[in-house]
Amino acid sequence: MKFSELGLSEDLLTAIEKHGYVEATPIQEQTIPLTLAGKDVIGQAQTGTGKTAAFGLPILEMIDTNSRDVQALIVSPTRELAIQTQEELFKLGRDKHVRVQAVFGGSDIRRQITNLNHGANIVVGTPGRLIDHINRGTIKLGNVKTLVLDEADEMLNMGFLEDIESILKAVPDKRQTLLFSATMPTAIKRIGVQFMTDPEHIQIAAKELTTDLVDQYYVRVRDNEKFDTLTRILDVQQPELAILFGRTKRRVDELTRGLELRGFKAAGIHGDLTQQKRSQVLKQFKAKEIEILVATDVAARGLDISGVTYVYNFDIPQDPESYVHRIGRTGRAGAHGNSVTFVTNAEMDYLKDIEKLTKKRMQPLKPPTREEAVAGRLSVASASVEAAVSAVDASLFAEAAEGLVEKYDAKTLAAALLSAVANVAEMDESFSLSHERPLPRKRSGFGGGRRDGGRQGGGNGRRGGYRGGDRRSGGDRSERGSRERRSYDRGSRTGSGDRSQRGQSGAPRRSSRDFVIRNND
Ligand SMILES: Nc1ncnc2c1ncn2[C@@H]1O[C@H](COP(=O)(O)OP(=O)(O)OP(=O)(O)O)[C@@H](O)[C@H]1O
Repeated sequence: MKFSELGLSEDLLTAIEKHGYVEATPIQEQTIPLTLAGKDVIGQAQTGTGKTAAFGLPILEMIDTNSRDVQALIVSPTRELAIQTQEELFKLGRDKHVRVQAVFGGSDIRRQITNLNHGANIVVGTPGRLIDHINRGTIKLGNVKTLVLDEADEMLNMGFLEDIESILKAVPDKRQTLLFSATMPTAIKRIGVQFMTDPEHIQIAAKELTTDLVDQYYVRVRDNEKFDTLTRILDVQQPELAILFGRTKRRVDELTRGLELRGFKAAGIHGDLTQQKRSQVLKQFKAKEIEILVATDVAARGLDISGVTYVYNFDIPQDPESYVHRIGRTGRAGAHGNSVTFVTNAEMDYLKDIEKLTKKRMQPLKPPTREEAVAGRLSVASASVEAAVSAVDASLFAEAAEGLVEKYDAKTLAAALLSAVANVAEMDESFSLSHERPLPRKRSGFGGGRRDGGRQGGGNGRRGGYRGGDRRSGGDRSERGSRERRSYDRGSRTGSGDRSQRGQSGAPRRSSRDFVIRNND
């Protein structure tokens, strides 16, 4: 459906056109008219299908830019997502001159106060910093007409619920409330509707919870072999841009170090880093200056980074919902992606839980041999040598090159060059990870054999207890996952690589009809 059929004004349609959006996605098609009609809406659709614009566009449409009041408040679980949402809404609202302000922890609150004093029509914030502003009286929410909980099931989780209730006290009871997420466990939805008035629940029909644009693999390995298996898989699959999830901040730091030791361009992001460092790492990753972003669940939800082709769950998440969001960092806006989840025997039941939720079987992936990894590394080395040949200014090296050619034959020279570029020796750099406490065993214990996808626990499968997130006083809880997260695997097939351009096995990937983007050069 065209955006022009959704009741949006010319200003917005112009901005949408500039943004390169041609067709509305199903979630946008079905929720925008309801939101414009003032309805409370629960919007649920697969990751990467445009939920931000689904709630953002009608909000922008309803903003009265003659007023300096905050008329809409969007609550995000992480700083990066708050920033990303603010940027998207700023761009979409540019032609209407809507003022959108992000408030989040780890950044200068005085600058945020100054911007708020200039008048913000929409505020996007993380709970901690929003509460800070509310307590200081530096944000006035008395005229908020629309409240959005983005990644709503996360925002209503035990870790955030208390903050959300504080924020709700600062906004009018008479308001429109929107909840959006790719996952919406029943118990969480039950909490959400308490804050809503006759909400419409729009769930975009999909046979699986995860996007079908991601080929999902798992690799079974012993805990002490995980890192070696990971680096061999990376050498074989040669991801252009990959996100690697670890269970704790320490694990993220160690994985980053180990990957660098073995010649990969990696950088880590988690809640103990300064906001400046987090922004810098994300910027490097988006600019492809690093190829592997190593992250805790702080990067699991919402982040929209184009070109991510692989997501690796080095440690499988304790909650199946987190798995849906993590792998949803790839396979976005109609692009294809791959995910690989590491599983040890003791944690196979967690994999079953995930498959039960997603209604999709992961494909087994065989851990590559060292020879396969070397071959993968050499193919990358050959490609970079060929790229260098076509880019080199030979005159600069003529004399030295002649000297070498006189001494050695071409084959020896090429072999030496490949050896230097591939640096095969660093593949075996010894490195060991600290032991992390394993996930608690499930009731059924490891059953081995066929996976029947038995999901543990009640309807929504949520385990009790706070699921993590380091709460800082006055700051924002910008990270879940400071608690244990776990992982496991096995295999019969090696996933194909990016750089090697080997085709994905099976039928060519259908490009999603949901996304028709015209290149606005
Ligand atoms: N109608 C559209 N046409 C083309 N691209 C779109 C459209 N709507 C959104 N996109 C693009 O699709 C990508 C995913 O959008 P967005 O991040 O809002 O997805 P999401 O559903 O919120 O994902 P997640 O569940 O991971 O938060 C973004 O790059 C966005 O610019």
